[in-house]
Order: sequence, then C-alpha cells, then structure tokens
Amino acid sequence: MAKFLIVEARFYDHLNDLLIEGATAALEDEGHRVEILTVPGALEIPGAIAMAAESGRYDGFVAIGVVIRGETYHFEVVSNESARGIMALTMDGIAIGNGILTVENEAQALVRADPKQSDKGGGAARAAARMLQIASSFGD
Ligand SMILES: Nc1c(NC[C@H](O)[C@H](O)[C@H](O)CO)[nH]c(=O)[nH]c1=O
Ligand SMILES: CC(=O)[C@@H](O)COP(=O)(O)O
Repeated sequence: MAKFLIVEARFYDHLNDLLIEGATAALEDEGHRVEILTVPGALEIPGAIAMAAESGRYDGFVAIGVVIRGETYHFEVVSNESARGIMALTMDGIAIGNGILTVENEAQALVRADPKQSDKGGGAARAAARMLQIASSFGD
C-alpha cells in the first residue's frame, strides 16, 4: 500500500470529476491510499507536486487537468510547459502519471476523461503506480 497525491487543476469541473473518478478507482483497486490537492491551473501542477514531494508525505503523484485550445498561443504554453515541468520531476525519480488532457474541444475531452470510455485518469494513475514499483525494484 502506498500513498498517492492527485494534484488537479480544476478548470472544468465535470471533466475533472470524471478524471479523478478514474484515477481514484485505479489506485484504490491496487490497494493504495489517495489524497487530492486542487491548484488553479495546469501550470501550477508541477510546482505543487515539487512542494508535496519535498514534504516526504507521498509515494507518488497523479497530475490531472484539462487544457482546451482557445484562440491564442496560450494553449501551447499551458500544454507544453505543464508537461515539461512534470517530465523534469519524473527525471528526478519522482513517480508521476500525467493525466492532463490537451485537446481541441470539450467533446474530445469528455471521451478521454470518462472512466467508461478512454479513462485517461485511470491510465495516468496506473502509470504512477507502475513507476513507483519500478523505483522500489531499484531499491529506492
Ligand atoms: N487555459 C487553461 C489554463 N490556464 C491557466 C494556467 O494554467 C495558470 O493557472 C495561469 O496562467 C496562472 O499561472 N489552465 C488549465 O488547467 N487549463 C486551461 O485550459
Ligand atoms: C488554454 C487556452 O488556450 C485557453 O484557455 C485560452 O484561450 P485563449 O487563447 O482564447 O485566450
């Protein structure tokens, strides 16, 4: 049993609820404990994970959020920089699953967030759990 923190950027309530439902179910199915921390947007997710990791209270993390393309370059900044920040933490050996959807429209997001369809929240949670297992296998 491990303790996971889901760090969610709550930008679209109904989509986040679905992603979190999938992520929580996946972790609890494997016998893990789950807490949830809410941050303003996807750009805050890597920083919040870094702070939480520093506390030593969690074994792994799941990043949850939805970025939907708007009219400007902001979409690329939020999508790419949140992923870049998460990848940097991953390279530091922190077990993280990236469940931030980066999509063209809400219909695409809904299919991917729904646990009964693409279940990207569940997929990110299982990735985090697997990374923690891999870290343990190397004696971390
Ligand atoms: N447009 C979206 C954002 N933008 C907000 C940023 O993530 C950030 O909170 C702000 O720039 C303050 O630092 N965030 C999302 O999660 N989803 C979006 O679609
Ligand atoms: C992430 C986005 O692209 C969006 O929320 C911002 O929209 P816009 O580019 O129309 O300002």
